[in-house]
Amino acid sequence: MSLGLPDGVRACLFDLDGVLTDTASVHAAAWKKMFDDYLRSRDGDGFTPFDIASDYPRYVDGRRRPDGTRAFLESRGIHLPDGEPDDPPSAETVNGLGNRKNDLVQQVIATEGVTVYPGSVRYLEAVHAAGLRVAVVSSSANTAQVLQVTGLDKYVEARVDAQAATAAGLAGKPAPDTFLEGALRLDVRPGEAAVFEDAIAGVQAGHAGHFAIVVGVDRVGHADALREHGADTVVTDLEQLLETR
Ligand SMILES: O=P(O)(O)OC[C@H]1O[C@@H](O)[C@H](O)[C@@H](O)[C@@H]1O
Repeated sequence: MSLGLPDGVRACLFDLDGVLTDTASVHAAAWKKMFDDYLRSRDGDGFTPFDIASDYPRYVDGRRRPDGTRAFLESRGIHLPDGEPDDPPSAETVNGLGNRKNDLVQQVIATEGVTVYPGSVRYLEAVHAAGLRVAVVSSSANTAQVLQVTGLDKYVEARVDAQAATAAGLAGKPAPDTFLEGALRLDVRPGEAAVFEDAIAGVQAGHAGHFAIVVGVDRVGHADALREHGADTVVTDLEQLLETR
């Protein structure tokens, strides 16, 4: 079966949230609730809410949690100290606010579970059958848990998540470093690897890393923006790649 990828591709580097699992919307909703509660506490009921359509892709989607928290707050002229990664959710720091948001994400995962895109599973099966290697490259610190609760971990040979990136001192997306690390861990050159991403910061990272192809995955109607920021092709579901040739 054709995978819709250039000849010579030996490995696939998948983003997780929004590419393999329907969790980008969970993150977006949690960001909105956390930021809106925080902005209301600062500015009262006249606060300007976090806009999922514009603020989410521009400041937080695809980025590590503290990077996204900081970038959005700065867009509103709010400068908070970073604090420490284990700051309690009550702390008025970048990490404290990020941890408030993570509590909301964890609550949804625990109560509602995680939905996997069926087309992505079919694509993973085809990739596996074709003998290509697979890494997941995600900015989320919840990557291991999401892969495990969904059973997707059986397809994944290498995982570069927020913890791995921090431990290795790698710059987060939109820098290409985490995708390059994924290729390295699978023992392939960037020109032999395909990147799959739904976030603007993610396609920028793929483009900057000079991979064989950057596949943009458009779940929210932003195909043009994905192309403008580095996607070589855009699909609305990975299964479409199986039908391209
Ligand atoms: O808060 P987490 O689970 O570490 O995730 C950080 C980010 O991970 C990315 O994968 C998502 O696109 C973002 O929406 C999310 O905020």
